Amino acid sequence: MTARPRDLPSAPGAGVPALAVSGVSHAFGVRKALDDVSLDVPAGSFTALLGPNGAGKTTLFSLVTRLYDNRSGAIHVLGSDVRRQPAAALSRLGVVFQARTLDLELTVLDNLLYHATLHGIGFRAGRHRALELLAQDGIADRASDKVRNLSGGQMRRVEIVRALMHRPRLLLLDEPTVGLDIASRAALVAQVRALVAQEGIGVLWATHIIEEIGPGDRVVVLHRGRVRAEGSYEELLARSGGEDLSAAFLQLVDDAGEAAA
Ligand SMILES: Nc1ncnc2c1ncn2[C@@H]1O[C@H](COP(=O)(O)OP(=O)(O)OP(=O)(O)O)[C@@H](O)[C@H]1O
Repeated sequence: MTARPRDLPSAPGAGVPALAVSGVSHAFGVRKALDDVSLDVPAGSFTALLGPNGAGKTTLFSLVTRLYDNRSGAIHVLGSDVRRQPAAALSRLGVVFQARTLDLELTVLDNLLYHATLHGIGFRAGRHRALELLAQDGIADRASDKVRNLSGGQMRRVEIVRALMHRPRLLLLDEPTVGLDIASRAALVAQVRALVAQEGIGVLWATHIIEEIGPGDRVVVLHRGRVRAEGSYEELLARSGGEDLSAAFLQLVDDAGEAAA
């Protein structure tokens, strides 16, 4: 059973979703990558964005992070419109991209401090925050090591720590476990679930690996640029009448079945 966030003091804007996407479409030339996509990531939820290759997951992340401009629909981060209030929206957002983006020649700590500086966090406060997060994650002993000398799983954990340096309330992770072995994958999922439970942060976890999703999670199924289903893990199972999420997922992305229907 997935842990739920413990009671947190209600903050201004409590009840506002960490992420709200409404009616968003995006095309690359004639190819439609996203078609009228709407979804929510409630604060304090682990929401899996489940979709096969080419579903549109990375395109959606690129729109939320403003790499691409959303010309249709609206995207709000903690109530701030990413188009009209980009500074407010992006300052509350942490991102772990699919491609690795740490500087391999810098130490773990220097990578974190560099990111802190970009967010206007002073050296002392940045160092304190970095060491605190590394300790929470059990990798404080690697702070002075060059990133080049870490394993793939440790690099990913450092990237998550980096994404948390400025205390975001929404964390986006784009297929973060790609290339990791089973144990590292499980450790990474556990690290992020702990954040949801302890800090009430909203998480959008893009993946095509069904085993990463568990009871208590929210699931959004994306396929060929469209949301095929959204709800709790349990609701998706009940809807499909299946015993496991794999069967439910295969039904939802079955184009042949859809065409026949
Ligand atoms: N820059 C681009 N130019 C043209 N087409 C693109 C571009 N980026 C993505 N696409 C297309 O948009 C669709 C969605 O791609 P996207 O990368 O968002 O999917 P994804 O769900 O992240 O896939 P994956 O799991 O393989 O990373 C695909 O058909 C892809 O080929």
